[in-house]
Amino acid sequence: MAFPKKKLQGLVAATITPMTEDGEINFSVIGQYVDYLVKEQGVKNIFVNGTTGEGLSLSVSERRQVAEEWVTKGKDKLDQVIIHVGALSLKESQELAQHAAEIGADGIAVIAPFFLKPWTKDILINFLKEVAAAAPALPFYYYHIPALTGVKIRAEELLDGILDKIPTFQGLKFSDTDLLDFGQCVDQNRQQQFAFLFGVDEQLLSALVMGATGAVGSFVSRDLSTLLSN
Ligand SMILES: CC(=O)N[C@@H]([C@@H](O)[C@H](O)[C@H](O)CO)[C@@H](O)CC(=O)C(=O)O
Repeated sequence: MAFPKKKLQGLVAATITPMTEDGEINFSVIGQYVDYLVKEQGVKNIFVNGTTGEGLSLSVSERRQVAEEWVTKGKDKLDQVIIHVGALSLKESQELAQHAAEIGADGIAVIAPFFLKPWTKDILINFLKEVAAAAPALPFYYYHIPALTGVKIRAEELLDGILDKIPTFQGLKFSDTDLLDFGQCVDQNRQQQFAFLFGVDEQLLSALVMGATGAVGSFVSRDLSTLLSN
């Protein structure tokens, strides 16, 4: 996929990972899932292996297979497939990023490492930079979700000068209720054309007022999709 490409905007569905009753991934329904999103809900962008998809509870091998299946089944139907490749291990994260590029995904997203946590912006940026560098042709999104990672570095602080460190940076997936931080991210980066994707469904309307360019959510519907495409 060539970079830069079309900006990611509007409604992005955070997909669940379908499982069988015995705890295996149910690959057989992913094709139907794509059709359901596109035809029934009017959604053509997806976010795979994120929180809703329980990516961090899957093995690396499972994450690779899930990503591949969504890209394959979404071909010529979906506009963009973004793969969450965050992991505690930098090497695993890089492997997943590289894999996302190889299978033709449209972008990657990464959360902050959440066990031994980065305690400064520079440490976090250095981690993200190393992952982004493993897929230099893919748009990169930072997935800010402090309630789950415990990494409280404000997104606004992180974005300051980010393109100097991560040239493929394309936007922010902001899953936090701190609307002041979100508003400052939007306000202070107006020149950059970043995607500002809001991730707390309950506060989406407020975030749209503040300049969100789209949303990544577990709740999707045709009405929401229409609202966000206007
Ligand atoms: C923590 C979480 O799962 N957040 C959801 C929301 O859609 C969330 O389910 C919703 O706001 C309900 O609380 C999305 O932001 C999920 C998401 O983007 C993801 O799966 O990565």
